[in-house]
Amino acid sequence: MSEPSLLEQAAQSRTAFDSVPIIDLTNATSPDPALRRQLAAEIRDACINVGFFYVRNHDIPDACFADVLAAMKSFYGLPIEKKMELENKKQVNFMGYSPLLSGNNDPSNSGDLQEGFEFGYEALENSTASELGNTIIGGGKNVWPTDGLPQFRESALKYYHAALSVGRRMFPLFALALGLEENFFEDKTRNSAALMRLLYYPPQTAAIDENKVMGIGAHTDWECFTILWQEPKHQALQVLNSEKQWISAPPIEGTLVINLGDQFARWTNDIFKSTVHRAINRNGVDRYAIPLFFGTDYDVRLEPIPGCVSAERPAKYEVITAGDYVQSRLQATYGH
Ligand SMILES: O=C(O)CCC(=O)C(=O)O
Ligand SMILES: [Fe+2]
Repeated sequence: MSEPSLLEQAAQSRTAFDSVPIIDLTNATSPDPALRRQLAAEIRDACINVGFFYVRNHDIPDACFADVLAAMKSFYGLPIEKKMELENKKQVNFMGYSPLLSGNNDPSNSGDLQEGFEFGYEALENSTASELGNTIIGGGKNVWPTDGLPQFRESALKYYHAALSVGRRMFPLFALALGLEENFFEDKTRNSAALMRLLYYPPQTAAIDENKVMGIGAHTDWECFTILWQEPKHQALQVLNSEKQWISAPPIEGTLVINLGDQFARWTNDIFKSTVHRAINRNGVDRYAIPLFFGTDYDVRLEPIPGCVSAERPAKYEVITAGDYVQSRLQATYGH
């Protein structure tokens, strides 16, 4: 029997999931195309039904996570005046530090209870920050803390490059999952439109109205997909299923979370799900998390992929470029 088409599979999707699937990436670069296709079929299932999955055997060593976590703890422990020297609003490209409550992902909330530090592609070996691979607003460079935190830039960039390599392994698998040539995204992702945010969530106490302030309010991500590292042990991330139930996505040892964003929803006419999620840190202790957002190059038009549109499923989105889309979301969320 031949495989069901994307549209057939989408028509039978099971979006009332009660957990997030775990996928083993061992065969991502297998020389055997049948094994790569098998893995892509698992990914396709997760993308159609959930929009979120964990990956294990991603090949990032534990020490890499430990180093970036230590760097985050020392940065967020600095006095607020020190951190504000790197405030993102002072940079042309909005890289750098964002203080508590400066962003608001859910317009019905009053702000996100998180601090962030954002940066984009930069070669590790450069002693001074190079031009970023792909920024929407004004180009420019990363900013880094200097005095007192000599390891920060190196630890952050080492993890960035490790996660970037996981992301580059994912694009051919997503292409296969969509029934496309494995290299479909190659000429659309030349400029590493990948932004990383180092996130710190203070413990949230009962006094804060749960419906008005979240660590990060309910939202979808804007790019193709996100690779998320969560600090072990602290449950905070929740994913919304089609029954409007919040499903916990706790950190699972040895895994990263991958979730799809709006660019993939647009490419696929919502066959791949850009699923709503939020995080709230009620653990009584600090929590750290690191998303890396992977988009296409900003001049790429988000046109529905063949096989995702039919008479019963007409195109839902107007075609715009990835850059225009991300820009409009940035403006709405952070006022940039
Ligand atoms: O902190 C988390 O677990 C989620 C972060 C997130 O969803 C985001 O930054 O887009
Ligand atoms: Fe997110």
